[in-house]
Amino acid sequence: MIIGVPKEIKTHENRVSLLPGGVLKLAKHGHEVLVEQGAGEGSGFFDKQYEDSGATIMEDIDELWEQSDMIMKVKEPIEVEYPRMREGQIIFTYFHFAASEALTEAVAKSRSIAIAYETVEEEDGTLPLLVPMSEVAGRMASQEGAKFLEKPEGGRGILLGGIPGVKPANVMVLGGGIVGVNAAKIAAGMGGNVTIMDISMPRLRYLDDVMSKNVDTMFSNEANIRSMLPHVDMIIGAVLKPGAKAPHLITRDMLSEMQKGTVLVDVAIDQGGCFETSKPTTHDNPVYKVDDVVHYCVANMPGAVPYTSTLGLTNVTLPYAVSLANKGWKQALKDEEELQKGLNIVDEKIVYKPVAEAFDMEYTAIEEVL
Ligand SMILES: NC(=O)C1=CN([C@@H]2O[C@H](COP(=O)(O)OP(=O)(O)OC[C@H]3O[C@@H](n4cnc5c(N)ncnc54)[C@H](O)[C@@H]3O)[C@@H](O)[C@H]2O)C=CC1
Ligand SMILES: CC(=O)C(=O)O
Ligand SMILES: [Mg+2]
Repeated sequence: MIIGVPKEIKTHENRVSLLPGGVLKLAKHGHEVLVEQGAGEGSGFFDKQYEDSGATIMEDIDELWEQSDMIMKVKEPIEVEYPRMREGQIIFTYFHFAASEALTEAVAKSRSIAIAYETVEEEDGTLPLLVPMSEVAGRMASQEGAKFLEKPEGGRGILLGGIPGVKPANVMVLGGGIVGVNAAKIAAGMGGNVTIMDISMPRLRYLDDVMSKNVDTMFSNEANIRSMLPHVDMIIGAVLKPGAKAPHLITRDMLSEMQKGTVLVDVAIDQGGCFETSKPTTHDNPVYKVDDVVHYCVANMPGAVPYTSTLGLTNVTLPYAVSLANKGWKQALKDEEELQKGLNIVDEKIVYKPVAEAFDMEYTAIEEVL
């Protein structure tokens, strides 16, 4: 199989989908890898290393897409990439379809085979290709939030950890999954007073056991969320219903109950966001204010720490890429149930229910296409 690795073109997206070591592995299995010139540079991996591992460096990106049986990316295709997708081509990347009807339509129209990192799912519900990036984004969420709490950045001007004699900031984390727990760890480590909210009691029990003393748990419902708003300094949005549009847990009217300069970090923005007033931002211009409340809504947070993120991501994606390349997509999906959950769109058919539901589109059961 010919595997293509384009350079990411989203704003400040410096990750790359495959390392030189991954090229070596795929080449050993008899596959050919095309890497766009400079694709790994942002993460610290250079053309020469890819070439030495057996890749062909391509200058012409259209040619790379044209020749590749499988495209491996990091972020969802963006508009200039839409016309490059083609019938029968496997595209293995993050898609987050439920956040974009335009992308969903474009991928369907291309008749390509879209296997989404974020919905590959193990039997116990773990999302193995999302976990490492959620770990990065969760840890970053508290770090970024702390920065935007500074007055010159638009925040309230409270130091997250406080000082002796002055109380620390109150941090509310909505969703106690991978993002939530990592955000809470960093915020608590910096001395913040953290409350994690979730709707899963087993998860809250687990968090109560393992988190430090300055982390409380609270059941997530509207009344409990509202009760926190007048005292909270930072809210981190970290909920997920896999593949689906995020629920709006903070509505517009709730902003008026918050203190001026409160910081909202909506990590769930890639699934549409869990605050009603969220809209995607980029690392170039990450924040905006609504009613004096700071919103940070960067949809590719891990892109800002590409060294860590690329290594973390490729650790987990490579084995699946090898399977897809060795067996072809149909056989690989038949053999590996977790990979089967990654299939969202194939040959114009939406086979992942929450995506079809997000846009009222026709849903086709996966058995019909395998
Ligand atoms: N912006 C970015 O750069 C990145 C965003 N993400 C996104 O962050 C989000 C969270 O991801 P993970 O932590 O990996 O998911 P996860 O599945 O590990 O955790 C989600 C948690 O939300 C909880 N939840 C669901 N509904 C809730 C509600 N109404 N109230 C409170 N909790 C609720 C679930 O019980 C679960 O514990 C996803 O949308 C993911 O795509 C992940 C990485 C990077
Ligand atoms: C998960 C995701 O959206 C990211 O890593 O950018
Ligand atoms: Mg994202």
